[in-house]
Formats: sequence, structure tokens, C-alpha cells
Amino acid sequence: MPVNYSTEQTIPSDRTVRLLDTTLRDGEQAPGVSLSPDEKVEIARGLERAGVAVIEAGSACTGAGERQAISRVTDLELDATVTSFCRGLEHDIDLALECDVDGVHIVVPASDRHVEGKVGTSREDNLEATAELVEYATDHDLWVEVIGEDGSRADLDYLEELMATALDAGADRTCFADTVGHTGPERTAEAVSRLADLGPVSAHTHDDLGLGVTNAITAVSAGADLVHCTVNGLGERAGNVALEEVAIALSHVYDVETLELEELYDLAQLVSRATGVQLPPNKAVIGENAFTHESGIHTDGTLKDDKMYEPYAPETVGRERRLALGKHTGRAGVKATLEEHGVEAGDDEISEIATRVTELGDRGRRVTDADLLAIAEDVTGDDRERVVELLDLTATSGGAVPTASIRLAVDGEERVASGTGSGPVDAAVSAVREALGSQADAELESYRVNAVTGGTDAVVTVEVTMARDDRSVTVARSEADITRASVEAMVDALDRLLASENQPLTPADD
Ligand SMILES: CC(=O)SCCNC(=O)CCNC(=O)[C@H](O)C(C)(C)COP(=O)(O)OP(=O)(O)OC[C@H]1O[C@@H](n2cnc3c(N)ncnc32)[C@H](O)[C@@H]1OP(=O)(O)O
Repeated sequence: MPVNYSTEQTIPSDRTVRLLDTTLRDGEQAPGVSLSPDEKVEIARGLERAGVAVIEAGSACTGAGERQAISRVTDLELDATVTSFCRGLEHDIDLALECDVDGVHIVVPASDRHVEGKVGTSREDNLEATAELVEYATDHDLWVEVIGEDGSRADLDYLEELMATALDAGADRTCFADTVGHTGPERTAEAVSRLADLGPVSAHTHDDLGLGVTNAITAVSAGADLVHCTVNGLGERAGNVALEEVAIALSHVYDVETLELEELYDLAQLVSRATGVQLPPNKAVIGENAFTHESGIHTDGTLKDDKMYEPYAPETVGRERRLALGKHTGRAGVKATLEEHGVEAGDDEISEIATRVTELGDRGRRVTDADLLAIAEDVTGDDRERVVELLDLTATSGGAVPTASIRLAVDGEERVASGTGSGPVDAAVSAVREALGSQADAELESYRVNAVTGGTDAVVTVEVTMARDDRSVTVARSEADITRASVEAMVDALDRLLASENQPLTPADD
């Protein structure tokens, strides 16, 4: 159901809106990002699973490697239309044809700054060249979208003339481009509604002013029916408008469905892994904190009614809700988290544990599951025997094969093992798994390293989350030695997981 309380919806729910993804072209233009053909193929498959209508696979003019990558995507024979970016040059269209794409985006200058200052032509010659290029592309059976580059800074009368020329020459659609993310919703609405009167129009917005989604939604309400986006908002400078944000905004606010929303989180992680650009924790839909609650009032409210502090269920976009502990934790959050770990405590004990969690958070620390459980044991007096304990660790690197040997106490019995790996941490983790056998059957859900202090002698904090069956435990360890911190965190997490299976803590009396 749309959530607008107004009866005047600017985008009615029966509007057909489709999304074009340009992660493989504009997204890849983000500094430092370069996708291999295999990565492009994997991302294109993910985009297809999500139901993206058009995939801009790259710029064929960039070089042989790029053309090979685009060809690999066209070879997939996806349902989505696969396209290439082309400058206003016949040669670029020829290169796109070599990749067997379904269509092209012919990017022609629209503002005087681009017409005269960049391409060095005149308004009149630009009109003529645009018509010729469109005819050339359509003669080769290509689907054609003409993008008026820097359209938001163009004289709108000229932009309208340029786009009318493109449509008259046979272009399938035009595109309003806020190339430098310079404009706001009013000008977007004016420009898009003028172009929509001519024929089908797309919107291409950037986030330099943080107005990417606003302008995209405004463009749709002004008549655009295809929105250019990138996964995670990757792109030039501050990025393009994020695919996941446009999709959820259209769905949640206007009841207009564009994608298989539950695919969005996997897609976000896939793109993050391939590009090396981490997901910002506070980003809508994909950020780690988007469905995580720490503060006591929010956690309590969410436990009473899961819609209390969330606009939509995390499962909608392929995610799960999480409770976190820290400075702002209250009793309800402590009780719920302890229950997740099979630990019961009385009301007074819960209050005491909550106070100590807050105190730990006050010291600027993130409070992990292991911290909570240690506090709970202290408060309830439930001492437990460790199942696994690290006794000794030696790791070497710099030679041909990084190796590590490890000595563990497992249920009071000493075990020694060694392992090799891609680096000392990997080798030490192999050794731990070797020593523990099936007891180490736990998935490493996340592994994060953070240098707490500067310099080469920095103290690093390693935080791991490990899961076994349907339980997960987060542990953080700080050390100057990253290998030791990693292994200690992992062994402690395994110890917690195994302890809860073998020796559940007994409920404490009130
Ligand atoms: C808004 C956007 O996202 S634009 C897309 C940006 N994408 C890219 O740049 C793709 C990656 N780029 C590349 O691989 C290279 O820049 C290439 C292969 C396209 C061109 O490389 P080079 O020939 O060395 O040119 P260079 O990069 O120095 O300059 C760009 C040229 O394209 C021209 N150009 C730029 N936009 C257009 C256009 N819309 N129509 C025609 N020509 C254009 C420029 O005028 C310049 O030509 P000039 O050298 O004759 O002055």
C-alpha cells in the first residue's frame, strides 16, 4: 500500500516505470573502480535476477578489454536490453555494434558549455550531427536513446529542439541528464515535462547535492518512464542515484513496482565485493545499520511491534533485523539478546547487566555478544568452563607459503595443528579449523579490521561474527598483532557457540 496520506498522488500506482542500470558503465567510472569481464558477467546476472529492464554494459569506445566485457554480457542473452554508451561519433556506434549490443545511448552535448567548450561545435551543427547519428544507429537496427549531456544546465528551448530532432530522426527515447548533479526538483520537473510531451523520456540524475532520488522521483512524476540508476549509488564524483533507493521509494511511497526487491541486498554485496567499495553503514536499504536497532527506546518499541521504528520489513529487500548493544542499550534489548543466546536472567540482573553495557558503551566501545555474555556471567555468577581456549600461536609469512601452528585447549585436552593459507591470518585460521575438526563447522559471517591507533605499531581491533546452525556470535579483540587478534576473536566466537550447545548457562533466580 502506498503510504502517502494525501489523496493527490503525483505518481499513480498504475504507472509503468522501468529501471536502467548503469553500474557497469557510469558506476565503473567511479575513481579506482575497474571490473573484469567475469565481474561484469556476474553483476549482469544479478541485475537480471533483480528484473532491471536495461543494462548499460559499458562504453565500447573505451578499448578492446571493455568491448570483450560488453560482448560477454551480450552473449548471456538476457531478457534485459543490453546497451553501450557512445559519444556523438559514428565510430563509437561501430564499436558498439562489434559487441552485438541491443542498443546504444548516443550522448550529445546539450549545454553551450558542452556544445562549444568541450566538443567544439555549434548548436546548429550539433542538431544535424545528432539526426545523422540516430539514423545511422537505427539503420543498424539498434534501440536508440539520445542523452542530452549537461541537459540541466542547457537552454531548455535548445534542449527541447535537440531532443525533438533526435525523435524525428527515429530515436526510441530521449534522456534528461543532470550530468553534474547540479539541479533541483523544480527545473527537473520543467525540463522532463517538456521532453515528455515530445516522446518517451528517461532521467539520469547524480547525487552531488544529495538530490539524486528527489530528482529521479520528480522526473517520474513529470513523465519519465525509465530511470537510470547504479547499484549502491556508485558513479562519478558523489555517484549516480542508487538503484535500490529508487526502487524502494517507488514501491513504498507510490506502490509502483519496478524490481524484485528481495534481490537488492545480495546485489549490493555482489557489487561491493567486485568494486572494492564498501557499503556505507547508514545507507538506505543496503547499509548495515538500515535495520539494526541499538537505542533502548527503539529496541523496546521494535520488540513490541516490529513496524514501530521501521518503514518496511527488512525481508522486503532480502535482509534481517538485528539488535545491537552499546551506550544506548536498555533492559529490553539486553533481555532479548540474552534470550537469543539461550541465557535467562532475573529482572534485577537484567537491570545490572544493562547498566554495565551502557558503561562499556560510554567508553566509546562497541559492545559485542561476547562482552554481553561475559558481563551476564559476572552478574549472574554463572561461571562456565571454556570449551576452546587459545594456548599458543606461531605464524610466519614472507616466505613462499605462509604457515601457522596453533596449540588449543579443547574440553581441557591439548590439541596442536598447523595450516597454510594466503597469508598468516588465513594460515592460522586453517590451523584452528584443523585442530577443531567438525567443532569448527561454523560460518565466518563477517571479518572486519580497524586500526585503532595510527602508525605501523597501531593497535588493531578485529571483529568477527561466526554462525553455527541458527545462532551467531560477534566477538572483538584488540591487539598490536593482527594475526593474534584474528585468531583470538575466532576462537572466542567458536567457544561461545560450542558452549551454548554443550553447557547452556542455567537460568538465574530473580
Ligand atoms: C557524462 C559521462 O559520463 S561521459 C562518459 C565518460 N566515459 C568515458 O570517458 C569512457 C572512458 N573514456 C575513454 O576511454 C577515453 O576517454 C575515450 C576512449 C572515450 C577517448 O579517449 P581520447 O581519444 O584519448 O580522448 P580524451 O579522453 O582525451 O578526450 C575525450 C574526447 O571525446 C570528445 N567528446 C566528449 N564528449 C563527446 C560527445 N558527446 N560527442 C563527441 N565527442 C565527445 C571530446 O571532445 C574529446 O575529443 P578531442 O580529443 O577531439 O578533444
